[in-house]
Amino acid sequence: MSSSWWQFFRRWFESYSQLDVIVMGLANSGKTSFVNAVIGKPFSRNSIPTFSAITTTIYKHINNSNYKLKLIDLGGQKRLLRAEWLKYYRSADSIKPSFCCHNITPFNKDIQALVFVIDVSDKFSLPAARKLFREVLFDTEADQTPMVVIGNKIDEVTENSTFLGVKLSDIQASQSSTKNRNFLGKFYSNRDQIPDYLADAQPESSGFSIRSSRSISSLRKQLYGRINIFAEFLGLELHPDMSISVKLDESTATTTNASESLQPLTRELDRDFAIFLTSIKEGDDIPDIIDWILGEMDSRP
Ligand SMILES: Nc1nc2c(ncn2[C@@H]2O[C@H](COP(=O)(O)OP(=O)(O)OP(=O)(O)O)[C@@H](O)[C@H]2O)c(=O)[nH]1
Ligand SMILES: [Mg+2]
Repeated sequence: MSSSWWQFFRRWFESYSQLDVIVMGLANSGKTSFVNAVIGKPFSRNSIPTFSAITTTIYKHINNSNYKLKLIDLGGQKRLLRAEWLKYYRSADSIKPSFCCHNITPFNKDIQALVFVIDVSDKFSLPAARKLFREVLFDTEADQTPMVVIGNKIDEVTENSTFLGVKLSDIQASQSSTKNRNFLGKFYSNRDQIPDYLADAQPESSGFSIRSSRSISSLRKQLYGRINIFAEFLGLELHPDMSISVKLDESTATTTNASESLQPLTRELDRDFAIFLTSIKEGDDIPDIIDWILGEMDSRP
């Protein structure tokens, strides 16, 4: 290759900002489906469990900027995820865990974002998902690593079922929805101005179906209702000023007065954080999730 061609390619590659993102969560939560959706592969019901870390690189050109996004799908199988994920997160160099693997791709030690996927339709795995989520949250807190939590598979949550233990009929009241997926909130982030975002949201185009007589503020309430339930389940508190606090270990709850209910201790979450309740299968929110992650890169020095 002539040197001018080489220089051209070098410049082209160097114009890309690289962003390494770990995608994690329990087995069967939808991590590989998420990565596939990002690269435009069709959704598959019969996806094969991932037994090693798989890196997928995509190039995005958004707002006159070039991005090289590396998604590292850490298989959710127990032996990999629980024992090894921190090594991936912290490792300086390529790590080849003891149990395998020739197909692990070395990656940059600087993980710039975490995507944590939870299957909200599977009540049996939810306690373990919550536990792992909180371990990851605390383990990465000091680095202030931006984090996106995806509450996945809302298409499986039907109107007659409960959502994280709450009867949907109690939270959606008179909302009219034509499709199951329409009744769950989309997105909360302590970085973006969500109240404005929701106020501006066009219910029909953003996947929500409401009676035209219903006001945006009641839509907003419903959205927050569902996001709040999910946040509460995760041990988080969402505040109107967009800050988020994390409830510390419930066992440390204290009471000052016998008549007061138990108040868990809380601490403000000092990192960019977003929650999506969505269906990766439907795929509608995938561009928003990627935008949020890339927006994170833009806002960093
Ligand atoms: N209904 C529904 N099913 C989904 C959705 N996302 C993923 N699935 C299904 O959930 C199953 C597991 O999806 P995967 O993406 O393989 O899960 P994973 O987290 O990569 O699992 P491991 O590789 O074992 O850690 C597959 O059958 C998917 O088709 C969704 O939004 N809705
Ligand atoms: Mg997988």
